[in-house]
Amino acid sequence: MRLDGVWLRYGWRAPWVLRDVRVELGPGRSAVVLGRNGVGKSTLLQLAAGVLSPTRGTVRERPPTVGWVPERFPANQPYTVEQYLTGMGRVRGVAGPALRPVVEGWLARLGLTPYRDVRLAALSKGTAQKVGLAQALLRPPELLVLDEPWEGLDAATRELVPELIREVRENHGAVLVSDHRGETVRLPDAEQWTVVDGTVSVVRPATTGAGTPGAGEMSVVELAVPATRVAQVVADLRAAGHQVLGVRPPAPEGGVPGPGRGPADDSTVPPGAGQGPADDPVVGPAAPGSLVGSVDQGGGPGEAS
Ligand SMILES: Nc1ncnc2c1ncn2[C@@H]1O[C@H](COP(=O)(O)OP(=O)(O)OP(=O)(O)O)[C@@H](O)[C@H]1O
Repeated sequence: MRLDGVWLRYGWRAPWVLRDVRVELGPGRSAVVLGRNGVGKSTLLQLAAGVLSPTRGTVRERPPTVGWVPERFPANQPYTVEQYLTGMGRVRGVAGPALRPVVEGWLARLGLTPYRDVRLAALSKGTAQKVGLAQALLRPPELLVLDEPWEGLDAATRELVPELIREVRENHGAVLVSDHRGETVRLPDAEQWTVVDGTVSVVRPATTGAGTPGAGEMSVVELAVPATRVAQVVADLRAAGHQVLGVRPPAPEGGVPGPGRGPADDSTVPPGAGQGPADDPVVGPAAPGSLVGSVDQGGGPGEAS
């Protein structure tokens, strides 16, 4: 799938959201779309999925089977979960006797079996998101596009998302995913597509990411930031290509991290230190927090994150 000189704006006199975007994603590959709120991540994903058409330029080689999971599942439909998935399975060409086991399989895997007879409109946001995931996977997608797939999901299903992505890739599908929660730290081998001012820059995993083969030595840097700015600082660091490993709650006395976490005036700690939160990053606590990020060892003082 390739976006070839794609421009998009939402109206004749509206500002351009995306300008001359040129990106491609081949079979078996994955990319994470990063950037500030409102910069155009969802727009890019919708173009890739075929939900939106470019104002100028072309989307080429989009495969026939696309799984699209929007940020908010449109639950205002008069079907039960089972009726909806069965209908979507038919739409996607899962025919005859194969359809029932496929639907049953996804109901079970995503913990939806108890909700099979519940109408979509009565589901919680998280359960509706799971139905959104299931419908996209009824037929193995050649391109899976996930807009903030972790939003509203329970912990068990959040853990499942990287596994589902890996399965699609192993099946030679491509995966495009946006994320502002920091969950994509679980996808270390994905490309990073960063949207800034309407353009998209691509960083391949061979040149970024802690622990990525060939990435060069990484350092871990700790920062203390005001609670109200945590989410924005995390987004800014990611947009700049840094990897945020986690966010910790404040030290008991408040303010900067306490002893054992590195003195505040010497924020560089050995590689690997402070990586505990990487397994379960929590972004945006309600109180002051400290960030743990990583930078390439070669970065100058101004690049520390
Ligand atoms: N249907 C629409 N009609 C008009 N403007 C839109 C529409 N959808 C998005 N926009 C505008 O396009 C810009 C990009 O929006 P988009 O949703 O793609 O950003 P985003 O990076 O996904 O944001 P977020 O992180 O908040 O989800 C924003 O200024 C938004 O207001």
